[in-house]
Amino acid sequence: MQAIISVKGVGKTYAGGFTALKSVDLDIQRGEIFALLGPNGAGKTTLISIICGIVNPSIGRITADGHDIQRDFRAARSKIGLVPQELSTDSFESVWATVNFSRGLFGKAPNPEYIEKILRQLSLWDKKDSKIMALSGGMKRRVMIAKALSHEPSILFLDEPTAGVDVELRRDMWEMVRGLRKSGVTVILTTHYIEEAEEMADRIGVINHGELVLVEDKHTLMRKLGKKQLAIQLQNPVSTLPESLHAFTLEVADEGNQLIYTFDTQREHTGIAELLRALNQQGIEFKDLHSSESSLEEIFVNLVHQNQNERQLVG
Ligand SMILES: Nc1ncnc2c1ncn2[C@@H]1O[C@H](COP(=O)(O)OP(=O)(O)OP(=O)(O)O)[C@@H](O)[C@H]1O
Repeated sequence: MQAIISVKGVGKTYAGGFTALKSVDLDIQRGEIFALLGPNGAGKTTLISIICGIVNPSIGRITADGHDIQRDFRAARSKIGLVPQELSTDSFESVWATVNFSRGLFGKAPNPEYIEKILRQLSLWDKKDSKIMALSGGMKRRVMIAKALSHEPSILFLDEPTAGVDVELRRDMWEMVRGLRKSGVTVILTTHYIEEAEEMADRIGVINHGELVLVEDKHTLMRKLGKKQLAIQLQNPVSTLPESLHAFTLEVADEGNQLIYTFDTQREHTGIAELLRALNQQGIEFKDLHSSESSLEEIFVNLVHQNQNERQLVG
């Protein structure tokens, strides 16, 4: 299947000489939700801004829905809706006027039925005549999304869509983004909330120091890089581990009342049976077992640290 967005060898060095992106290659598939994760200053907004034609790349080539974003800017841009990080909607205009105006900017003929549909989808219909400055922050954010969708784009970029939004609204947003995907829109979002990526994304890209360090299907990523842990609650505390247990990746926790066994989720053989047998042989009794899987957050932090360490070794 042809990618809806194709990024090839894209780099950006800003006027002051700072390189924010180094040769990024990325394909976004039609109809997916793609989450771009990375620490502050990693280059997420730079990459999005380049794809949306707001920032010029220093090198590389991008197509959006088949159009080169530099040579064929208008056609490419008309396929894209962008919800920027900062809200810039403190206007005296009504919701209805603002969203229709945005559509007009793309040279599209008025289509009140379509605008009504998106306002309803975003639970903004009963606010259509309200002045934007009188709306709550969450509603303003929805207006930004309505504006971005006003010209019927096939690709929607959401830069930090739920920053500073309360939990309930965040869940509403997620629901709404899923609805958009169902209607055929491809969604690319950046986020600092790993939970958001874990909840929403089909695929995840991790960007760090201007490099795309990983792109992976979310479930594959969690399976590949995730670790499982087994917490063993002991009957009686231990101070040190006997020699025969040194072969296991065990940690003593909770002042000797707990052993934590970490194992690889990819390995078919977990080693749990051997460990329990070895504990038995040593006369170490346990009263409870509890297993847990590492979250995307742990995987992400590990990845970013690993990348940092590698950089230090090279540098
Ligand atoms: N116009 C500019 N001129 C010079 N440097 C810039 C410019 N815009 C961004 N940068 C730098 O490029 C780097 C990447 O910034 P960018 O905004 O893309 O990061 P980000 O991953 O979106 O960060 P955040 O999560 O904080 O939004 C940062 O170090 C930033 O200071």
